[in-house]
Amino acid sequence: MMDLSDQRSTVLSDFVVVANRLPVDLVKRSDGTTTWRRSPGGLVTALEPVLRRRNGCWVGWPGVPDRDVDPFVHDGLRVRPVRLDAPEVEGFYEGFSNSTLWPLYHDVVVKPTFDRRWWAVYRDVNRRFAHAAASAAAPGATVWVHDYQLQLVPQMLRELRPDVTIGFFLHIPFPPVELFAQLPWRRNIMEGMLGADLVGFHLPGGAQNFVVLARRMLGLETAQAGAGRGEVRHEGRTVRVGAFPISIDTADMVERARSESVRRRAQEIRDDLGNPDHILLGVDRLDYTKGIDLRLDAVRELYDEGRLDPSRTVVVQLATPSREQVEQYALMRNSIETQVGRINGDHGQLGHPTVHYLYQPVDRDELIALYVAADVMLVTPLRDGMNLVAKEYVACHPAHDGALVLSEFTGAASELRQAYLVNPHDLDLVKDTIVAALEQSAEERRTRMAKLHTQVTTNDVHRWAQTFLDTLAATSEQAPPRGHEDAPPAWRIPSTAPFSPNESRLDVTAAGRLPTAPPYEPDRAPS
Ligand SMILES: Nc1nc2c(ncn2[C@@H]2O[C@H](COP(=O)(O)OP(=O)(O)O)[C@@H](O)[C@H]2O)c(=O)[nH]1
Ligand SMILES: O=P(O)(O)OC[C@H]1O[C@H](O[C@H]2O[C@H](CO)[C@@H](O)[C@H](O)[C@H]2O)[C@H](O)[C@@H](O)[C@@H]1O
Repeated sequence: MMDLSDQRSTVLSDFVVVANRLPVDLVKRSDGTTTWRRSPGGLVTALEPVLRRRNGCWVGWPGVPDRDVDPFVHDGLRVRPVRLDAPEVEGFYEGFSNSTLWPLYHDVVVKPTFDRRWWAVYRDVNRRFAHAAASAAAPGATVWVHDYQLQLVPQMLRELRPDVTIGFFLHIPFPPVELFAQLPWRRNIMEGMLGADLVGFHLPGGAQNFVVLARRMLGLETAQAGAGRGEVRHEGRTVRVGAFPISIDTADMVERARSESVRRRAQEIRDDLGNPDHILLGVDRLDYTKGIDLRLDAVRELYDEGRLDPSRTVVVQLATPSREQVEQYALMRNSIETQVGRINGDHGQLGHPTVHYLYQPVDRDELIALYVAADVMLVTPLRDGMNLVAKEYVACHPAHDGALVLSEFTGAASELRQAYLVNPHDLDLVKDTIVAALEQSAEERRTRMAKLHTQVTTNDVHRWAQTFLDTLAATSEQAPPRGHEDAPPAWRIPSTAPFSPNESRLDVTAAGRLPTAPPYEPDRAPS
């Protein structure tokens, strides 16, 4: 157990969030001075309003190597930076996190690299985060650890601070057994996560994969309670497991989307684009999981075939720079920019490109104005833990106009069932669905959008955090999982040995075509 007596000079917090990313990145201006800029990605979007409400402290990396930054308050948020040296950024962030775990957990859409040196750095950096969290937490505090970069932190933190309650939430998909089993350090990762009192996933499928692995691979006693809830007995403790689909600060989004300034800007955007009949919009970090290339293929063919008229329908693709030092990201950027160039070469006119492409972040209100201006939102990832962009677009259309084309392989698809759902690998289906989203009656689109809007309004990020933290609080009282207080002991499943990766293959059904077949749910928990 860590001695807290030397921590008296620093403020200790009852609620600590630990994530690789701080809400802000340290960036260098052209004159050599530095400033703080909002960090990319949905984790920050989601956690920022949560922490703001709870007056906690955020432990994370400031986004640049080799910088010692003292704890500070940024825009009302208490922040504790963790230093990473350049070789650590390479081995921990670009390497193990984003070239091993990220592709492995996203269905191996590119081949993961298994490098023993990266693993050693990952472990060391996780230990540093655990120490930073241990130093920030008040006696008996709640510490909420986030995401795949920090899967060893719960166990390490428990060793340092057995007095704190530890939650862990994974923001990306948790893979099925046969994929996870490829990882040479699979036991260490599982044991790391099992250091938490509650392990959360977006979807029941991820929660169930985790429980199955704990039983089959580690031989632990587990219990499954349906709807993605379960328990694992580990080192004399009960670790709860559950599905908690993340969301957005919907009320804030709706308010901004309704503001006079954003609506004016949305109209200006339309004017700047030449007042087309239709604006199709994509907003993504430039990541190979996001399916930007697939959607560009679809729109190119639609223009080529004359099913879309380039003088009446334009595409805006906002691609936020991401993980630029990782080779696959650089390759993807090149290929996307080649695709954009080709479409514009074939179908654009002087002063009127068909695809308006930005490789730069824009400020929040500009992004919201783009959402408001867009007639159809294209969200076509090959795999995505949740995808907050889809929910943000829906929130920005409180009058129920607009249409959302959404990949079945996003977490969001399991909630946004009235979107125009597509299998992004099925190019003809994507094309037909884009056309359907443009051509279906306004009434049909409005009905869909109204239901989607109710979904994101009811299930916002505050509800997500409250549900997770309430469940976490209940675990420290050693209560049985919520809703299963009376469950008979029969749902406890004893461990089975030996481990075989093939035993729990997901039952994969063919994707259905819109609009007749019910949409496939890749993340439905295996039975
Ligand atoms: N302000 C701003 N936010 C952006 C930009 N591009 C993406 N985002 C935000 O980044 C988040 C992306 O989250 P998500 O769709 O879950 O995907 P992720 O990037 O994999 O986390 C959303 O909240 C977007 O609004 C941008 O250019 N500017
Ligand atoms: O920190 P980066 O390497 O720049 O990447 C940005 C974030 O990307 C991932 O976001 C995920 O979290 C979202 C919110 O739960 C979810 O909607 C999305 O599907 C995920 O991809 C990553 O998980 C974060 O750790 C990164 O900060």
